Amino acid sequence: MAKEVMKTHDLDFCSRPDNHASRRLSYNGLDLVFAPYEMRKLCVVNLFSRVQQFRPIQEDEVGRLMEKICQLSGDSKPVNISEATTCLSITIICRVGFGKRYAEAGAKRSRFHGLLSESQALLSSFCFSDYFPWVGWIDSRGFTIVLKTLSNNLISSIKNSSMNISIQTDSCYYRYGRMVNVFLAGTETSAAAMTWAMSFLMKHSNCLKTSQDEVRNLVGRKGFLNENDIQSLTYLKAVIKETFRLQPIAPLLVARETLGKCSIGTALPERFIGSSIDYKGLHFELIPFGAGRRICPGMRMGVATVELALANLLYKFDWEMPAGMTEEDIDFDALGHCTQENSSYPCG
Ligand code: HEM
Repeated sequence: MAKEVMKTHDLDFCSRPDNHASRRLSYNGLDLVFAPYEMRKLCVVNLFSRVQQFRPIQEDEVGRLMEKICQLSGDSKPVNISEATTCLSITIICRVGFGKRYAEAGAKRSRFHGLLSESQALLSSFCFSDYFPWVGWIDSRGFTIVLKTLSNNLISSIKNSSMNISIQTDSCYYRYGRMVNVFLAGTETSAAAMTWAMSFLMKHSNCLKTSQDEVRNLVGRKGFLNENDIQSLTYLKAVIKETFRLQPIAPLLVARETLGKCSIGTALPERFIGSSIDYKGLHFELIPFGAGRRICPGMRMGVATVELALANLLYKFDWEMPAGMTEEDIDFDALGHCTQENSSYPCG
Protein backbone atom coordinates (compact mmCIF):
# COMPACT_ATOMS: atom_id res chain seq x y z
CA MET A 1 0.00 0.00 0.00
CA ALA A 2 1.32 3.40 -0.98
CA LYS A 3 2.01 5.60 1.99
CA GLU A 4 2.58 9.28 1.68
CA VAL A 5 2.62 11.83 4.42
CA MET A 6 0.06 14.54 3.83
CA LYS A 7 1.14 17.98 4.91
CA THR A 8 -1.50 20.28 3.51
CA HIS A 9 -1.95 21.55 7.03
CA ASP A 10 -1.42 20.12 10.48
CA LEU A 11 -4.57 18.10 10.39
CA ASP A 12 -5.68 16.19 7.37
CA PHE A 13 -8.02 13.35 6.77
CA CYS A 14 -8.74 11.51 3.58
CA SER A 15 -11.56 9.06 3.14
CA ARG A 16 -12.69 7.90 -0.28
CA PRO A 17 -15.95 6.06 -0.92
CA ASP A 18 -14.14 3.30 -2.81
CA ASN A 19 -14.46 0.10 -0.76
CA HIS A 20 -10.78 -0.76 -0.93
CA ALA A 21 -9.39 2.73 -0.54
CA SER A 22 -7.25 3.46 2.45
CA ARG A 23 -8.09 6.16 4.96
CA ARG A 24 -5.26 8.35 6.01
CA LEU A 25 -4.91 10.56 9.01
CA SER A 26 -1.86 12.76 9.44
CA TYR A 27 -0.55 15.02 12.09
CA ASN A 28 2.76 16.82 11.76
CA GLY A 29 4.12 14.15 9.47
CA LEU A 30 2.88 11.26 11.63
CA ASP A 31 1.00 9.09 9.17
CA LEU A 32 -1.83 6.81 10.25
CA VAL A 33 -3.15 4.73 7.38
CA PHE A 34 -6.40 2.82 7.75
CA ALA A 35 -7.01 0.00 5.30
CA PRO A 36 -10.71 -0.88 5.54
CA TYR A 37 -10.33 -4.35 4.06
CA GLU A 38 -7.61 -5.38 6.51
CA MET A 39 -9.41 -3.72 9.37
CA ARG A 40 -12.57 -5.64 8.55
CA LYS A 41 -10.54 -8.84 8.39
CA LEU A 42 -9.02 -8.06 11.77
CA CYS A 43 -12.46 -7.36 13.23
CA VAL A 44 -14.69 -9.82 11.46
CA VAL A 45 -12.61 -12.87 10.76
CA ASN A 46 -10.22 -12.86 13.63
CA LEU A 47 -11.25 -10.97 16.67
CA PHE A 48 -14.58 -9.48 17.39
CA SER A 49 -16.79 -12.03 15.63
CA ARG A 50 -15.60 -14.97 17.75
CA VAL A 51 -18.61 -15.18 19.96
CA GLN A 52 -17.19 -17.91 22.15
CA GLN A 53 -14.11 -15.72 22.68
CA PHE A 54 -15.85 -12.55 23.80
CA ARG A 55 -18.89 -13.96 25.62
CA PRO A 56 -17.14 -14.94 28.88
CA ILE A 57 -15.24 -11.64 28.83
CA GLN A 58 -18.44 -9.65 28.38
CA GLU A 59 -20.16 -11.54 31.18
CA ASP A 60 -17.21 -11.07 33.51
CA GLU A 61 -16.96 -7.34 32.80
CA VAL A 62 -20.71 -6.76 33.11
CA GLY A 63 -20.55 -8.64 36.44
CA ARG A 64 -17.76 -6.32 37.61
CA LEU A 65 -19.79 -3.30 36.54
CA MET A 66 -22.75 -4.53 38.60
CA GLU A 67 -20.49 -4.85 41.66
CA LYS A 68 -19.20 -1.30 41.20
CA ILE A 69 -22.73 0.07 40.89
CA CYS A 70 -23.73 -1.91 43.98
CA GLN A 71 -20.98 -0.12 45.90
CA LEU A 72 -22.07 3.29 44.60
CA SER A 73 -25.73 2.65 45.40
CA GLY A 74 -24.78 1.32 48.85
CA ASP A 75 -23.09 4.70 49.48
CA SER A 76 -26.15 6.49 47.99
CA LYS A 77 -24.00 7.99 45.24
CA PRO A 78 -25.42 8.75 41.76
CA VAL A 79 -24.16 6.59 38.91
CA ASN A 80 -22.75 8.25 35.82
CA ILE A 81 -24.11 5.83 33.22
CA SER A 82 -22.26 7.43 30.34
CA GLU A 83 -18.90 6.98 32.02
CA ALA A 84 -19.68 3.52 33.40
CA THR A 85 -20.66 2.24 29.93
CA THR A 86 -17.61 3.83 28.30
CA CYS A 87 -15.35 2.05 30.82
CA LEU A 88 -17.21 -1.18 30.14
CA SER A 89 -16.83 -0.93 26.34
CA ILE A 90 -13.15 -0.03 26.51
CA THR A 91 -12.36 -2.83 28.93
CA ILE A 92 -14.19 -5.43 26.83
CA ILE A 93 -12.44 -4.33 23.62
CA CYS A 94 -9.03 -4.32 25.34
CA ARG A 95 -9.58 -7.79 26.72
CA VAL A 96 -11.00 -9.28 23.51
CA GLY A 97 -8.55 -7.55 21.20
CA PHE A 98 -5.41 -7.38 23.29
CA GLY A 99 -5.86 -9.88 26.10
CA LYS A 100 -5.39 -7.12 28.66
CA ARG A 101 -7.76 -5.40 31.07
CA TYR A 102 -8.05 -1.69 30.52
CA ALA A 103 -8.16 -1.33 34.30
CA GLU A 104 -4.79 -3.06 34.52
CA ALA A 105 -3.10 -0.62 32.20
CA GLY A 106 -2.26 1.35 35.37
CA ALA A 107 -1.39 5.02 35.08
CA LYS A 108 -1.84 4.90 31.33
CA ARG A 109 -5.50 4.02 31.75
CA SER A 110 -6.89 7.45 32.56
CA ARG A 111 -4.69 9.00 29.92
CA PHE A 112 -6.10 6.52 27.43
CA HIS A 113 -9.67 7.34 28.45
CA GLY A 114 -8.98 11.05 28.03
CA LEU A 115 -7.45 10.50 24.60
CA LEU A 116 -10.48 8.55 23.44
CA SER A 117 -12.81 11.33 24.59
CA GLU A 118 -10.66 13.95 22.91
CA SER A 119 -10.45 12.09 19.64
CA GLN A 120 -14.18 11.43 19.64
CA ALA A 121 -14.90 15.07 20.31
CA LEU A 122 -12.54 16.05 17.53
CA LEU A 123 -14.09 13.66 15.03
CA SER A 124 -17.50 15.08 15.93
CA SER A 125 -16.34 18.61 15.15
CA PHE A 126 -14.44 17.56 12.10
CA CYS A 127 -15.74 20.11 9.62
CA PHE A 128 -15.08 22.86 12.14
CA SER A 129 -11.43 21.93 12.45
CA ASP A 130 -11.04 21.92 8.67
CA TYR A 131 -11.66 25.64 8.84
CA PHE A 132 -9.82 26.22 12.11
CA PRO A 133 -6.76 23.92 12.01
CA TRP A 134 -5.34 25.52 15.17
CA VAL A 135 -7.82 23.49 17.26
CA GLY A 136 -5.20 20.77 17.05
CA TRP A 137 -5.36 17.04 16.88
CA ILE A 138 -5.46 14.37 19.56
CA ASP A 139 -2.23 13.74 21.32
CA SER A 140 -1.05 11.19 18.78
CA ARG A 141 2.07 10.43 20.77
CA GLY A 142 0.04 9.57 23.85
CA PHE A 143 -2.19 7.31 21.82
CA THR A 144 0.82 5.67 20.25
CA ILE A 145 2.38 4.82 23.62
CA VAL A 146 -0.73 3.15 24.95
CA LEU A 147 -1.60 1.38 21.72
CA LYS A 148 1.99 0.25 21.24
CA THR A 149 1.81 -1.69 24.51
CA LEU A 150 -1.61 -3.09 23.70
CA SER A 151 -0.99 -3.93 20.07
CA ASN A 152 2.29 -5.68 20.84
CA ASN A 153 0.24 -8.04 23.01
CA LEU A 154 -2.21 -8.52 20.18
CA ILE A 155 0.52 -9.24 17.66
CA SER A 156 2.21 -11.85 19.85
CA SER A 157 -1.12 -13.53 20.52
CA ILE A 158 -1.95 -13.63 16.79
CA LYS A 159 1.51 -14.98 15.97
CA ASN A 160 1.15 -17.68 18.65
CA SER A 161 -2.29 -18.71 17.42
CA SER A 162 -3.62 -20.27 14.23
CA MET A 163 -5.23 -17.01 13.09
CA ASN A 164 -4.78 -16.43 9.40
CA ILE A 165 -3.73 -12.80 9.29
CA SER A 166 -0.61 -11.16 8.02
CA ILE A 167 0.76 -8.42 10.21
CA GLN A 168 2.58 -5.66 8.40
CA THR A 169 5.52 -4.51 10.40
CA ASP A 170 6.98 -1.99 7.99
CA SER A 171 5.37 0.92 9.78
CA CYS A 172 4.32 0.84 13.38
CA TYR A 173 2.07 3.86 12.83
CA TYR A 174 0.24 2.00 10.10
CA ARG A 175 -0.59 -0.70 12.63
CA TYR A 176 -1.54 1.73 15.39
CA GLY A 177 -3.76 3.64 12.98
CA ARG A 178 -5.86 0.54 12.51
CA MET A 179 -6.02 0.03 16.27
CA VAL A 180 -7.15 3.61 16.85
CA ASN A 181 -9.88 3.14 14.27
CA VAL A 182 -11.23 -0.05 15.83
CA PHE A 183 -11.13 1.54 19.28
CA LEU A 184 -13.00 4.64 18.21
CA ALA A 185 -15.52 2.60 16.22
CA GLY A 186 -16.12 0.09 18.99
CA THR A 187 -16.10 1.98 22.27
CA GLU A 188 -18.10 5.19 22.04
CA THR A 189 -20.73 3.55 19.82
CA SER A 190 -21.62 0.77 22.27
CA ALA A 191 -21.41 3.14 25.23
CA ALA A 192 -23.65 5.70 23.52
CA ALA A 193 -26.19 2.98 22.67
CA MET A 194 -26.36 1.89 26.33
CA THR A 195 -26.60 5.48 27.57
CA TRP A 196 -29.37 6.37 25.11
CA ALA A 197 -31.30 3.22 25.98
CA MET A 198 -31.14 4.01 29.71
CA SER A 199 -32.14 7.62 29.00
CA PHE A 200 -35.06 6.35 26.93
CA LEU A 201 -36.19 4.11 29.79
CA MET A 202 -35.82 6.87 32.38
CA LYS A 203 -37.92 9.17 30.23
CA HIS A 204 -40.60 6.53 29.62
CA SER A 205 -41.30 4.99 33.00
CA ASN A 206 -43.94 2.63 31.59
CA CYS A 207 -41.29 1.11 29.27
CA LEU A 208 -38.87 0.91 32.21
CA LYS A 209 -41.43 -1.02 34.24
CA THR A 210 -42.33 -3.38 31.37
CA SER A 211 -38.63 -4.13 30.68
CA GLN A 212 -37.90 -4.69 34.35
CA ASP A 213 -40.90 -6.99 34.79
CA GLU A 214 -39.81 -9.01 31.77
CA VAL A 215 -36.22 -9.38 32.95
CA ARG A 216 -37.10 -10.16 36.56
CA ASN A 217 -39.89 -12.62 35.73
CA LEU A 218 -37.59 -14.45 33.37
CA VAL A 219 -34.67 -15.13 35.66
CA GLY A 220 -36.25 -15.02 39.08
CA ARG A 221 -33.57 -15.27 41.74
CA LYS A 222 -30.75 -16.37 39.48
CA GLY A 223 -28.67 -13.29 40.28
CA PHE A 224 -27.12 -12.63 36.87
CA LEU A 225 -28.38 -12.82 33.30
CA ASN A 226 -26.08 -14.45 30.77
CA GLU A 227 -26.14 -14.49 26.98
CA ASN A 228 -28.58 -17.41 26.84
CA ASP A 229 -31.12 -15.61 29.05
CA ILE A 230 -31.00 -12.54 26.81
CA GLN A 231 -32.44 -14.40 23.83
CA SER A 232 -35.91 -14.56 25.46
CA LEU A 233 -36.11 -10.84 26.27
CA THR A 234 -38.47 -9.77 23.49
CA TYR A 235 -39.43 -6.44 25.04
CA LEU A 236 -35.89 -5.39 25.93
CA LYS A 237 -34.75 -6.17 22.40
CA ALA A 238 -37.62 -4.00 21.10
CA VAL A 239 -36.50 -1.17 23.41
CA ILE A 240 -32.98 -1.42 21.99
CA LYS A 241 -34.29 -1.31 18.42
CA GLU A 242 -36.47 1.69 19.29
CA THR A 243 -33.42 3.41 20.78
CA PHE A 244 -31.46 2.72 17.59
CA ARG A 245 -34.37 4.11 15.58
CA LEU A 246 -34.73 7.28 17.63
CA GLN A 247 -31.01 7.88 18.24
CA PRO A 248 -28.99 6.25 15.44
CA ILE A 249 -25.59 6.16 17.12
CA ALA A 250 -23.03 6.71 14.36
CA PRO A 251 -24.70 9.71 12.66
CA LEU A 252 -25.12 11.33 16.07
CA LEU A 253 -21.48 10.83 17.06
CA VAL A 254 -20.21 12.30 13.81
CA ALA A 255 -21.90 15.64 13.24
CA ARG A 256 -24.47 15.87 10.42
CA GLU A 257 -26.82 18.61 9.37
CA THR A 258 -30.30 17.75 8.16
CA LEU A 259 -31.69 19.58 5.15
CA GLY A 260 -35.08 19.99 6.75
CA LYS A 261 -37.14 19.28 9.80
CA CYS A 262 -38.37 15.72 10.00
CA SER A 263 -40.63 13.87 12.38
CA ILE A 264 -39.67 10.35 13.38
CA GLY A 265 -42.81 9.42 15.26
CA THR A 266 -43.51 8.70 18.88
CA ALA A 267 -41.41 6.44 21.06
CA LEU A 268 -42.98 3.02 20.96
CA PRO A 269 -40.86 -0.13 21.35
CA GLU A 270 -44.01 -2.23 20.76
CA ARG A 271 -43.77 -1.41 17.04
CA PHE A 272 -41.01 -4.04 16.81
CA ILE A 273 -42.82 -6.81 18.65
CA GLY A 274 -44.00 -9.38 16.13
CA SER A 275 -42.26 -7.42 13.36
CA SER A 276 -39.55 -8.93 11.17
CA ILE A 277 -37.66 -5.61 11.02
CA ASP A 278 -34.12 -6.05 12.27
CA TYR A 279 -30.93 -3.97 12.24
CA LYS A 280 -28.80 -6.43 10.28
CA GLY A 281 -28.76 -4.37 7.10
CA LEU A 282 -31.69 -5.99 5.30
CA HIS A 283 -34.42 -3.56 6.36
CA PHE A 284 -33.66 -0.02 5.34
CA GLU A 285 -36.16 1.34 7.86
CA LEU A 286 -33.56 0.57 10.52
CA ILE A 287 -29.87 0.57 9.67
CA PRO A 288 -27.95 1.72 12.77
CA PHE A 289 -24.98 -0.42 11.67
CA GLY A 290 -25.11 0.53 8.00
CA ALA A 291 -25.75 -2.06 5.30
CA GLY A 292 -23.97 -3.89 2.50
CA ARG A 293 -20.24 -4.46 2.24
CA ARG A 294 -19.37 -1.76 4.70
CA ILE A 295 -21.82 -2.81 7.39
CA CYS A 296 -20.30 -2.52 10.87
CA PRO A 297 -18.04 -5.54 11.48
CA GLY A 298 -18.50 -5.14 15.25
CA MET A 299 -22.31 -5.39 15.13
CA ARG A 300 -22.61 -8.73 16.94
CA MET A 301 -20.22 -7.68 19.63
CA GLY A 302 -21.80 -4.24 20.02
CA VAL A 303 -25.34 -5.62 20.30
CA ALA A 304 -24.27 -8.38 22.68
CA THR A 305 -22.61 -5.86 25.00
CA VAL A 306 -25.60 -3.51 24.95
CA GLU A 307 -28.13 -6.30 25.59
CA LEU A 308 -26.15 -7.97 28.37
CA ALA A 309 -25.37 -4.75 30.22
CA LEU A 310 -28.90 -3.34 29.97
CA ALA A 311 -30.56 -6.58 31.04
CA ASN A 312 -28.42 -6.77 34.17
CA LEU A 313 -28.75 -3.06 34.97
CA LEU A 314 -32.53 -3.48 34.88
CA TYR A 315 -32.53 -6.77 36.74
CA LYS A 316 -30.32 -5.67 39.62
CA PHE A 317 -31.30 -2.10 40.33
CA ASP A 318 -34.33 0.14 40.67
CA TRP A 319 -33.54 3.34 38.83
CA GLU A 320 -34.67 6.88 39.53
CA MET A 321 -33.65 10.35 38.43
CA PRO A 322 -31.05 12.21 40.50
CA ALA A 323 -32.46 14.44 43.25
CA GLY A 324 -34.06 17.59 41.86
CA MET A 325 -34.58 16.20 38.33
CA THR A 326 -37.64 14.77 36.61
CA GLU A 327 -38.05 12.79 33.42
CA GLU A 328 -39.04 16.03 31.63
CA ASP A 329 -35.47 17.21 32.20
CA ILE A 330 -34.10 14.48 29.92
CA ASP A 331 -33.43 16.22 26.65
CA PHE A 332 -33.41 13.80 23.74
CA ASP A 333 -32.26 16.53 21.38
CA ALA A 334 -28.78 16.77 22.89
CA LEU A 335 -26.23 14.35 24.28
CA GLY A 336 -24.27 15.51 27.32
CA HIS A 337 -20.58 14.66 27.35
CA CYS A 338 -18.71 13.51 30.41
CA THR A 339 -15.10 14.60 30.90
CA GLN A 340 -12.35 13.20 33.07
CA GLU A 341 -12.52 16.16 35.42
CA ASN A 342 -16.17 15.82 36.38
CA SER A 343 -16.23 12.04 36.42
CA SER A 344 -17.34 10.21 39.53
CA TYR A 345 -17.36 6.66 38.26
CA PRO A 346 -14.35 4.60 39.39
CA CYS A 347 -13.16 2.50 36.43
CA GLY A 348 -11.82 -0.99 36.73
C1 HEM B 1 -23.91 -0.42 19.19
C2 HEM B 1 -22.69 -0.39 18.76
C3 HEM B 1 -22.25 0.01 17.35
C4 HEM B 1 -22.89 0.75 16.39
C5 HEM B 1 -24.27 1.42 16.48
C6 HEM B 1 -22.01 0.81 15.23
C7 HEM B 1 -22.31 1.45 14.04
C8 HEM B 1 -21.46 1.49 12.94
C9 HEM B 1 -21.77 2.14 11.69
C10 HEM B 1 -23.08 2.86 11.34
C11 HEM B 1 -20.70 1.99 10.87
C12 HEM B 1 -20.55 2.52 9.43
C13 HEM B 1 -21.05 1.47 8.46
C14 HEM B 1 -21.01 2.01 7.03
O1 HEM B 1 -20.01 2.65 6.64
O2 HEM B 1 -21.99 1.78 6.30
C15 HEM B 1 -19.69 1.26 11.61
C16 HEM B 1 -18.45 0.91 11.11
C17 HEM B 1 -17.49 0.24 11.82
N1 HEM B 1 -17.63 -0.32 13.07
FE1 HEM B 1 -19.28 -0.21 14.25
N2 HEM B 1 -20.86 0.10 15.51
C18 HEM B 1 -20.97 -0.41 16.78
C19 HEM B 1 -20.05 -1.21 17.44
C20 HEM B 1 -18.82 -1.57 16.94
C21 HEM B 1 -17.86 -2.42 17.63
C22 HEM B 1 -18.09 -3.06 19.01
C23 HEM B 1 -16.76 -2.52 16.81
C24 HEM B 1 -15.44 -3.24 17.00
C25 HEM B 1 -15.10 -3.95 17.98
C26 HEM B 1 -17.03 -1.75 15.61
C27 HEM B 1 -16.15 -1.62 14.58
C28 HEM B 1 -16.43 -0.93 13.40
C29 HEM B 1 -15.47 -0.74 12.33
C30 HEM B 1 -14.02 -1.23 12.31
C31 HEM B 1 -16.13 -0.02 11.33
C32 HEM B 1 -15.55 0.44 9.99
C33 HEM B 1 -15.86 -0.64 8.96
C34 HEM B 1 -15.43 -0.24 7.55
O3 HEM B 1 -15.02 0.91 7.34
O4 HEM B 1 -15.52 -1.10 6.64
N3 HEM B 1 -18.29 -1.19 15.73
N4 HEM B 1 -20.19 0.96 12.86
